[in-house]
Amino acid sequence: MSDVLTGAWPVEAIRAAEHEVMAHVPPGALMRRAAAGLARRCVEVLDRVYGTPVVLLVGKGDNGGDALYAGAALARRGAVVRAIAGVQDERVHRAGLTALRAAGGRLVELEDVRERPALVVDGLLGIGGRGGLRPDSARLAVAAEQWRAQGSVVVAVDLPSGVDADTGEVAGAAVTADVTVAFGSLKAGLLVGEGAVRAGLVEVVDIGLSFPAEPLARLVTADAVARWWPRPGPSDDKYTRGVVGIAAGSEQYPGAAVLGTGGALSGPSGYVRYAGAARDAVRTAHPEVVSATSVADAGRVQAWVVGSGLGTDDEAEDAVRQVLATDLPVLLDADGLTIVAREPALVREREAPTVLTPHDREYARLAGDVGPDRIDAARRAARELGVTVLLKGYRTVIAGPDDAPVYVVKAGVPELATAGTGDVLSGVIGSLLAGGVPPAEAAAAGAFVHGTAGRLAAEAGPVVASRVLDHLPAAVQRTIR
Ligand SMILES: NC(=O)C1=CN([C@@H]2O[C@H](COP(=O)(O)OP(=O)(O)OC[C@H]3O[C@@H](n4cnc5c(N)ncnc54)[C@H](O)[C@@H]3O)[C@@H](O)[C@H]2O)[C@@H](O)CC1
Ligand SMILES: Nc1ncnc2c1ncn2[C@@H]1O[C@H](COP(=O)(O)OP(=O)(O)O)[C@@H](O)[C@H]1O
Ligand SMILES: [K+]
Repeated sequence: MSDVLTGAWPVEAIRAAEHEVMAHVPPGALMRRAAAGLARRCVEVLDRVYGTPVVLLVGKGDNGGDALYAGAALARRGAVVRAIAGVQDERVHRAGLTALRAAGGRLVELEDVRERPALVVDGLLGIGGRGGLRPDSARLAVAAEQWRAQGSVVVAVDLPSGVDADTGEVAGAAVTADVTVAFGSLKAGLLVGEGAVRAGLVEVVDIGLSFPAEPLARLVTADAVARWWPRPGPSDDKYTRGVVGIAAGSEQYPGAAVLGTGGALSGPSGYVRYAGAARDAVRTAHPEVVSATSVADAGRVQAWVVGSGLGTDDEAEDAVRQVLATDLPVLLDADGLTIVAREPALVREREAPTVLTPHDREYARLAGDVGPDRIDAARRAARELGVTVLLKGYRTVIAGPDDAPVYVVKAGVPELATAGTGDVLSGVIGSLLAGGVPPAEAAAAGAFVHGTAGRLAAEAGPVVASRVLDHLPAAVQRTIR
């Protein structure tokens, strides 16, 4: 069984798991577990409960039922709880409404709420939602947005209403939450795309579900990275730890070479070689890197990183072709992706692991628009090209060419959106590949430490790529210790 705290299962699997448990517990028991976890979290976000105004936004399904039961628990502790129905006929969860009323709460109209609530509980839609919110619910999502802008805390029940649970797509109006309390397991829609932005802090309440099959996505943790990260043993030397070759940068863009080799120096390999026209800049910045002017002259390596700052002229294309013609793991980035987009057979015919690290615009050149379903986008390109795809962004998604769950990395911060940080990432992943780590795990581990370095850099001040590089050793240390 996979871990419900880090695995995200599709709605279909969650429904099946719920049915399995419901067959063995008294009616309503699962909802009571869910609502108890939700109420606990609501109490945590409030300074005090007694006398505090709370608004529940309640749809007609079980998601609304959870909100009503949690609201009843808050009302029993003295909160002033008002529920507003997001459906015209006020057909909300009967037993939940009875519980709320018994505790002193009331069902009211939006217009009746005079005092801004300290807490808004979003129980409009959960995993039963399809498409964007309908008008009656959408108007409550807008109200929640306005209260939030004035300082109310919004807690989403299971997932922010209007977010697609499996993809993270938001097709119309949706709630933005500060905290999402997910029941039973994560959902992919809480981890990627617009859903990740809407969800805020995500917490899983274990309601005893278990899953026979693999999840759709796995959240990458420091513990997983620590397990994957190679450590030197007594019989190792610099070669056995893996030699990584960096074919990046040019006279015009020496920075890509400096940042790429720098990233590689924080990886687990024992030796970093550089091949290209920026060797003087690399030598000055990193005396431990051994350099040559071309791929052909570089000497033996166990993995190559190729592409950033290379340009797309004949010389650059030669370097990419030579590297791809080897039977070694290769990471392709930036200009390398442009070259491969012109001739996909260059990667499709490879047998050794190939990792592509596109941002959205590079992805579009390779496989068309990313679209709202980023997991599907990464999977699609990985399958079509027979490679591992690392799709960059607020959340990094890594898909292999097989059916294995995708990895999602959320270690990063938006401050990483600055020129050259991708070059650092390519170097550290290349080093992991040279150290013998399989491609998806190398990409996931690299993205995790890179994201952590970005966060540390952001805590220290404005982020530029060389400062991400400066924080990379500390990021690795705190991840793998
Ligand atoms: N089934 C279970 O055992 C458990 C379910 N739980 C809760 O139940 C939720 C799922 O409940 P439901 O299956 O009742 O579904 P929801 O409560 O998510 O949705 C209910 C109804 O909303 C309507 N709807 C769909 N799309 C809409 C849209 N775009 N705009 C407006 N209305 C729309 C539909 O008529 C749908 O039947 C979970 O997310 C979770 O919160 C928890 O209580 C844990 C246990
Ligand atoms: N909004 C964001 N939030 C978090 N990380 C981001 C965001 N935007 C970009 N990043 C990260 O910053 C890095 C940028 O890489 P890339 O676009 O290749 O830059 P460059 O080509 O200039 O080196 C990637 O690791 C990406 O995941
Ligand atoms: K919800």
